[in-house]
Amino acid sequence: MAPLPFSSPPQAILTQDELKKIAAYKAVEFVQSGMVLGLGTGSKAKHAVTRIGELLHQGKLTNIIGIPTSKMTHELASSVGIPLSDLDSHPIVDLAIDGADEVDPYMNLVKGRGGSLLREKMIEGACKKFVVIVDESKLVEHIGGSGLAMPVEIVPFCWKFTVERLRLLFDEAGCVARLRMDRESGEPFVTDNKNYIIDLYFEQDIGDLMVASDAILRLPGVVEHGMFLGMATTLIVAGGLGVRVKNK
Ligand SMILES: O=C[C@H](O)[C@H](O)[C@H](O)COP(=O)(O)O
Repeated sequence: MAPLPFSSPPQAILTQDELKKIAAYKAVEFVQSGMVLGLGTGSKAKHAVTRIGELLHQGKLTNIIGIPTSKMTHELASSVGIPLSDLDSHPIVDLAIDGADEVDPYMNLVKGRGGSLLREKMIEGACKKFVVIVDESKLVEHIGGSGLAMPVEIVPFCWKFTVERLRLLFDEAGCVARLRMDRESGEPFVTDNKNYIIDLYFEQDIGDLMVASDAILRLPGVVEHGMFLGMATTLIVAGGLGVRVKNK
């Protein structure tokens, strides 16, 4: 009998977390010594922050300054030895690395499902290069069309009034607006900035994103929303077939 042809070794099946780690490590390849870095928040950013800490420890990166986008990232970055600062002292950020909850084909993002969006938007808006890490499940055709939450950060003062104003704004898109609750305490979820989060859910497309963004930001009581439009410069997508990098 003729010998069987060699087959390539079976590909190891990677867990979601391993995929996230691979993508995060890829993002960290953009980091150079001497940079001021925006440090994102969430499961993917966590791997990137930890990796930067490792490279500093090994002397492969030096003279890095990190600007954390949340209290959680501040704690993690301190624990892995990244020297930290803020936008007041370092208003220009060389590079930021962060995850996202949705990404459309134009690299517009939804962020904030983990509760961090205001500090992320301030810091990532101040950076020269913004590298976003996602897995394939986060890729969407239309922002806001996934049926999942579009977070909006609002002041707690008369929050019910603001919720209704937000809902009415997108009435034609079948919007449902809900105050986010903290699962553990059963109380409203409070952001690092002591605000509340309203999650918007749409039945239909919300149309022009810039128009939607301006309309949300014009409402008194709104602090910021989770649409990050035109901000990402590089997208790293982790999937079953490996890691893809897309530049703007
Ligand atoms: O509020 C959370 C942040 O915007 C996160 O960056 C975003 O939710 C993505 O998080 P993850 O990397 O855990 O999917």
